[in-house]
Amino acid sequence: MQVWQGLGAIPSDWGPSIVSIGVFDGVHRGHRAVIGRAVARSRATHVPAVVVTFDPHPLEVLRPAAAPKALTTVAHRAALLGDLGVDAVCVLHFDAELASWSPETFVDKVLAQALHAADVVVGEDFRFGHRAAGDVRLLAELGATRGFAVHPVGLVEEAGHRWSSTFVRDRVALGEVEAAARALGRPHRVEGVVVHGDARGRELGYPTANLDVPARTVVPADGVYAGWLVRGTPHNVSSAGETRLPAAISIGTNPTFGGERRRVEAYVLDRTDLDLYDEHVALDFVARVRDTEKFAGVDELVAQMDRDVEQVRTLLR
Ligand SMILES: Cc1cc2nc3c(=O)[nH]c(=O)nc-3n(C[C@H](O)[C@H](O)[C@H](O)COP(=O)(O)O)c2cc1C
Ligand SMILES: Nc1ncnc2c1ncn2[C@@H]1O[C@H](COP(=O)(O)OP(=O)(O)O)[C@@H](O)[C@H]1O
Repeated sequence: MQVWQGLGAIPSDWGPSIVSIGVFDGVHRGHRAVIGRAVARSRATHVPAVVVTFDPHPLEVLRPAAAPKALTTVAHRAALLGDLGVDAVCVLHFDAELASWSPETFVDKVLAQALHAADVVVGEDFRFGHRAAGDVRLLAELGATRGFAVHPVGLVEEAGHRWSSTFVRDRVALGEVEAAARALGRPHRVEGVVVHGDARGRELGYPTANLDVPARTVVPADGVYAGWLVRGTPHNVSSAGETRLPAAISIGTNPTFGGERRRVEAYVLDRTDLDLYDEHVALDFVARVRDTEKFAGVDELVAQMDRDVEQVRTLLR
């Protein structure tokens, strides 16, 4: 798969494309339905599937106060799209200029001139162009004179919940990582570089990798979780090359020690030999184990951590 930063990065001899457009933050099951349609069409017609996405999230430019935190980094999004069979991802830098393009300008510059769109696959609620003036109907009208067909995809629901990035963000923020995983079709992931903590973990018998998590990341509620520490990210072509290690994850201020900063840390089960400092790693959240507690002392905390680790082992089996 190819990743293009901006329209200028598209090869000059690029031919026709099946195009899908959206932020696709999370690449959740609703997004997968849209991308799946584009990839199926691509396989049937032998025309490559291209996803056009935006970075930063358009709301960060249009209404910063209302901008959501991100479920996925751009590199992770691209890798997930690659896993779905997309041939190329074009990342458009969303800024005031792009936001000012009328629906016609957007269609001409991006779909017609840059990508030679043959088919455009979007969610039925897709909006585009200045002040979100364009909808699926206008897109189809513009396509009729520019040689592309529009395929709207119905929104996916289950048990009354529409799969949406907002739904997933809310579940993660409440610590409901199992519900988030069902909507995503995989565990929610938090990424960061491993930094030094308080050098206490080894003494407790549980060294933990402390992640420096970028602001604007959707971090699960304080608590203890079962999950995976993933090495070999970022990658932005596919998830191939990742290795997963079983982990007991703690999020919280470590109240037993009167900590103030919120930590995101993970103990890799049965390992003491790892050196993860300065490495970019990911944590995949599989299940919630319990709330964070303030223990009377170190012995009580360690006794509970022993039980946590056994529970994590069972949950990941
Ligand atoms: C599985 C697990 C459960 C934890 N549970 C708690 C807890 O309930 N309360 C708490 O204060 N700290 C908890 N911690 C965090 C420890 O206090 C922390 O890992 C320890 O202080 C080491 O910190 P350091 O990595 O900064 O050296 C937990 C850590 C792990 C790995
Ligand atoms: N099983 C393990 N899980 C996580 N980190 C480990 C493990 N074994 C060794 N390490 C290393 O030890 C470091 C954590 O040691 P620790 O004593 O908790 O100190 P600090 O939290 O101050 O970094 C991790 O960043 C990692 O490099």
